[in-house]
Amino acid sequence: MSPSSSRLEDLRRCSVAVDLGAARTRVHVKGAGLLVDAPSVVAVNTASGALIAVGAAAERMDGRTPQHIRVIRPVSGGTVVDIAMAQRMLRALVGERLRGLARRRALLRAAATIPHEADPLARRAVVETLTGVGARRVELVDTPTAAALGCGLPVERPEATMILVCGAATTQVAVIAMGSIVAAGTVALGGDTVHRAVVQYVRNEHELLLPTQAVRPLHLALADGAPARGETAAEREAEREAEREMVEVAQATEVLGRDVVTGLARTVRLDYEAVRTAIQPPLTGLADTIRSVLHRCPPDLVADLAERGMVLTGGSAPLPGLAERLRDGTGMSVHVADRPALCPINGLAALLTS
Ligand SMILES: Nc1ncnc2c1ncn2[C@@H]1O[C@H](COP(=O)(O)OP(=O)(O)OP(=O)(O)O)[C@@H](O)[C@H]1O
Repeated sequence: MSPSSSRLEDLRRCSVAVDLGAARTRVHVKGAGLLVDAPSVVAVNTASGALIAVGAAAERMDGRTPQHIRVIRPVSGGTVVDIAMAQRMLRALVGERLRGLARRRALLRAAATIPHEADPLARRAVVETLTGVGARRVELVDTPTAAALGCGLPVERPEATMILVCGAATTQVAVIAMGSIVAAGTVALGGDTVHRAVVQYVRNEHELLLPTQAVRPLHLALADGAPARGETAAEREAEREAEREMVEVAQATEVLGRDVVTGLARTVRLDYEAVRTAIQPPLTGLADTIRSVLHRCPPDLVADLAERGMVLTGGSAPLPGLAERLRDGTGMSVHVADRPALCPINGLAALLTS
């Protein structure tokens, strides 16, 4: 839902904006900026219950811990699945600073993003998590609306805008017009699904087991080979040609894994094309969700969208081949937002000062 004027007033009174994601937690404090942008991960000692690490340090432990240490991700698919652990994580990441704020303002108000299709339990879980760390009141804003504001889309206009929030566990697709979500859909496909597809591809093609954590650096290494965002078929073909050349000269990178047969460490060279091939199967579901959202839109809005295309936000938006696949699958133009991972928190933060 778009923030009505009374909601806007409530949002303006908030001093903290929180985006609790499956992959990362982001906290923006009014007047101080982005205070936290860290993996949503905690490591605890299972014997004593003590918190051992949080954020990036805890994420590095994943897959490497002895039996008495458990690495926990308290948020899954945009939903807090372990409230107590999410509170401990937030306390460790920002607790001191939030407590300072709570002392200065008798009522600390927080705003948080929530997936558009979150059920009441999921909404309650976010509210409970934040009240547990000092918020007296919590305002929830749809993630697609926040993301659209965060990349500067004119959501209040009568023309339709399509926004995708490509997260770690899910991708949300929404059409927004006159400040409201007109049609939306969510697909259980995100960066993590795609990472698993790459691991599977390397296993099948190269008989090599990759640690999942090796996939993101691989995407980052190949990101420069991503096709530019041309609008016309000719532009796109020119870009693909340039891309093919880039792949040959520079866009390949080595990854280290364990040989399936010998069990020994071995490296394999992967290029942009290989990653693009690997991620095609899971992306089919995304194009289907976009089509089903379009089906539920009034024809006038679909005409707007054909003209304006869609904008990709969220951390997985720069995935190699994603924008291109969506262009080919829908015939619409596809733009990747600037700093796409930060769009939801930036949009939410903007509502606090609007
Ligand atoms: N440059 C990049 N290229 C490809 N994937 C990336 C890149 N940067 C981040 N990712 C992936 O983006 C995902 C994280 O995105 P984001 O921070 O938007 O997720 P989230 O908001 O925590 O997740 P969710 O919305 O599912 O709760 C991870 O799967 C991560 O590996």
